Amino acid sequence: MDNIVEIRDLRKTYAGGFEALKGVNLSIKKGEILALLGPNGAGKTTLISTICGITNPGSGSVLVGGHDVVTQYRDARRLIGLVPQEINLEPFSKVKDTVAFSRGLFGKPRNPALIERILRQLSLWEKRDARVVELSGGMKRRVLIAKALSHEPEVLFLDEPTAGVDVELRKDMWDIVAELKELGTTIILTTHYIEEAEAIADRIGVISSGQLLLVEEKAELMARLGQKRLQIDLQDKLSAVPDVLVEYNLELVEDGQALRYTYDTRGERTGITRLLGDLASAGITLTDIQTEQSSLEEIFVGLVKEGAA
Ligand SMILES: Nc1ncnc2c1ncn2[C@@H]1O[C@H](COP(=O)(O)OP(=O)(O)OP(=O)(O)O)[C@@H](O)[C@H]1O
Repeated sequence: MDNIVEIRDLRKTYAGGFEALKGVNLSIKKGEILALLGPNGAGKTTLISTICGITNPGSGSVLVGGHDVVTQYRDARRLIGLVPQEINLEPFSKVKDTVAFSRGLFGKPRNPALIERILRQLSLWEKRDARVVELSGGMKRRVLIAKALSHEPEVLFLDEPTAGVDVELRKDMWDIVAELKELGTTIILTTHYIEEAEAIADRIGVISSGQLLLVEEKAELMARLGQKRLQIDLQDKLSAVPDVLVEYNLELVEDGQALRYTYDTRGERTGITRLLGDLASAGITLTDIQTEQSSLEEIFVGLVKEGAA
């Protein structure tokens, strides 16, 4: 089986009547890094909590490693490591004991060599005898990851692993995630930082108002949905866009030395050939042209707007 998680028509309505998940379908492939990207309140935490068996689904099904998260909770949960959004550690426990204890909670036998490997991997070995209260915020987040890995899960969920952390620590987290993937762990992370999804994910799911708007390979998503910009460098400066070119909505940039044309790569026709012909007819000489892909950020904002409409 290539999919480690299978979610079918998952719905969740909270007690007050609020529908937080509106029929989510999602298959998560073994060994991939999937980023669930969405604005505040989109339903990301609800989705993760339901997969991890912390929140009950209203209807639909979630299988982890083929085990139903409701009826076969223990078997499913054994395969899952969860790094929660909030830091919820026992302040006066030693780092090593905290991590070893988590393993015990899953009924796994003691394994000091494994705990050492995890602590080393997360650069926590030097701090193994420190109490949690003595650690920096970044180290505490690493301890959360170490705890989540202590029972050797196959799939690791990170709920906003870099919310409120500084740029350096964010980069550290990305490195850790990349290393874990190398070791074969499947990783699902939620984020509202587009650059985070762009930097580390293999696939990106966009979630908004309880709906999964799409899930796609990062590269494909950018290629399929992206708008592109064509910059046309001019031999002679223009003071205004000539009237004959008005239909192209060109922008005059670089102090009149270049024209910028935005086109949709999804369109059947980009209009480029015609534009270049019309430029020549207007007597405009080009010195260079470049294209530029729009960022994931622009794609995302466009999608969420469409989803809300
Ligand atoms: N226990 C609850 N009872 C009622 N409504 C809830 C509960 N938990 C979450 N919600 C609502 O469900 C919606 C989705 O919340 P959720 O925490 O899943 O979003 P999120 O995408 O993780 O947001 P954020 O990025 O802010 O963490 C929100 O409107 C939230 O207010």
